[in-house]
Amino acid sequence: MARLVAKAVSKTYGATKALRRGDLEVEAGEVHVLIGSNGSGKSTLCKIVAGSVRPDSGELLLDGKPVTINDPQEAKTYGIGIFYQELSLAAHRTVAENILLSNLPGGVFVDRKQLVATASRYIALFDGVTGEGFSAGATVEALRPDQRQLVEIMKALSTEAPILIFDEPTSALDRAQVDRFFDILRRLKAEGRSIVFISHRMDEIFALGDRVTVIRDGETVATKRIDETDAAEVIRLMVGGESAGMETAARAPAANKAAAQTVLSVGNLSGVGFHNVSFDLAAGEILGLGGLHGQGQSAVLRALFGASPPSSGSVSLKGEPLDANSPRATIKRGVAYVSGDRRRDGVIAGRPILENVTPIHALKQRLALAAPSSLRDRAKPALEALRTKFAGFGHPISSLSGGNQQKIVIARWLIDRPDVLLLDDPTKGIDLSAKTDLFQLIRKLAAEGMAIVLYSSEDAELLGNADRILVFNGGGVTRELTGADRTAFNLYQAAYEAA
Ligand SMILES: Nc1ncnc2c1ncn2[C@@H]1O[C@H](COP(=O)(O)OP(=O)(O)OP(=O)(O)O)[C@@H](O)[C@H]1O
Repeated sequence: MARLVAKAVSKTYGATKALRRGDLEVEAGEVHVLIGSNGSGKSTLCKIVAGSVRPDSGELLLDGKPVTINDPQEAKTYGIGIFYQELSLAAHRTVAENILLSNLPGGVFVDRKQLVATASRYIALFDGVTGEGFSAGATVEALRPDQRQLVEIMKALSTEAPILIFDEPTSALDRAQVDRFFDILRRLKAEGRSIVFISHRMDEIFALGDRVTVIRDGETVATKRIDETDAAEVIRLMVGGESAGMETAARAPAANKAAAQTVLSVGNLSGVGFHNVSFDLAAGEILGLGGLHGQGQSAVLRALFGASPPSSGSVSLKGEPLDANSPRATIKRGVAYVSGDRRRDGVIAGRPILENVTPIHALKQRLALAAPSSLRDRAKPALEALRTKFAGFGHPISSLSGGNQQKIVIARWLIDRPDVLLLDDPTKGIDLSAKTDLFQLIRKLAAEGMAIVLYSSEDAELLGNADRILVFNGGGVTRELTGADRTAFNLYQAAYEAA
């Protein structure tokens, strides 16, 4: 009998069906891999099992008995521990406190000696690979990203749960750290524990897994024994039948690309979260950045925009070095940046639409004071090109739908036309019709000669709009897909390859 069974679990958030039908069966003493493209529902399935998300429907069984798991604490009492993709550490606390924090009885006196002694058992598992400055007493905020990820792993291990779920636990780790972690997981498996594992590397999946469950579009499509399948079959299951449609939708490469002028030239660029990224971008070209979420794509775009300067490498814009040290400087040179994270990078909440659409124009034109009527006239064509729906320039931007807010954010960059448009997952959380309007405009801007870099976590958007796609994994580029190679199969295959 399977130790853990999830049967037809589903979860909807507003208009998004995060999980339509998640099925999963995990045995004692196995490593069970979950795989699926961006947004397919892997994390939601894990969160349902770990009690941090309540399913809308479906059933969970532990050793054959139906259970309801209301919260993470209850999951723990059922013997389920989880490592979350988004780290959940307390930055000001020590490594030891973070490892054991969630296991401590709330609010009672903590025996510090005992705490350190217990935490040290988990730290010792990674002896020799934790790196400089790592100790039970170090505060988490002083640690590097890989070291923080190790703390999160130790925290999950310290639950001693019979069922352990790891949602992308190795993204920041180096080879030696991954090897050690895998040795630990193999030992746990030999003890009869059940491990559920989401990874972004096909070689890791085949090195460690016993079985693999493939999720596509919120639905479990197959479970296979690792020794009875191969990477190509797993990728075909991820892609499903719709790949042909995506391929025919692929955009014809930009006309006269060979003759077009190189606008942006990036050489061996490295920084926090990405390394050795190189490409040339011509006028009129749409360059796609692809791969699984968070593999360095956004970090590269933010570096090019000057929001987090790179540590090494070169960037030149129209043949002149672009010293990308501040967004103000790059904006003046003709670079624009639009993020899908509107709350962080986009809207000025609570302020009127006019103020939201004109700040870049004001910066570029050095306008301290300008008549609102002239600003409105400047903004109108860009807003119209995007079919933006709004009642008046004086209304607060927060009165608009997400799609129309994003159109305002994009329009602000188009009043004074940039040479390079950096799009950082620009359609996150916006409706289909706004997406359609946006991509129509992007194609038109490219046809008029703008050079565009597009990161999208929706693979179909890349396959349908990019002339070329650089596929990222672990901060590096695994492959460049051009022409007829821009298929869903190749994109997924490259997304799971080591850079
Ligand atoms: N709390 C939430 N609110 C709204 N939408 C959500 C929420 N959590 C997930 N989603 C959406 O549900 C879908 C499935 O998300 P989920 O994180 O489970 O996918 P995933 O396969 O784990 O992909 P990834 O690892 O790339 O996040 C996505 O479209 C995601 O944007």
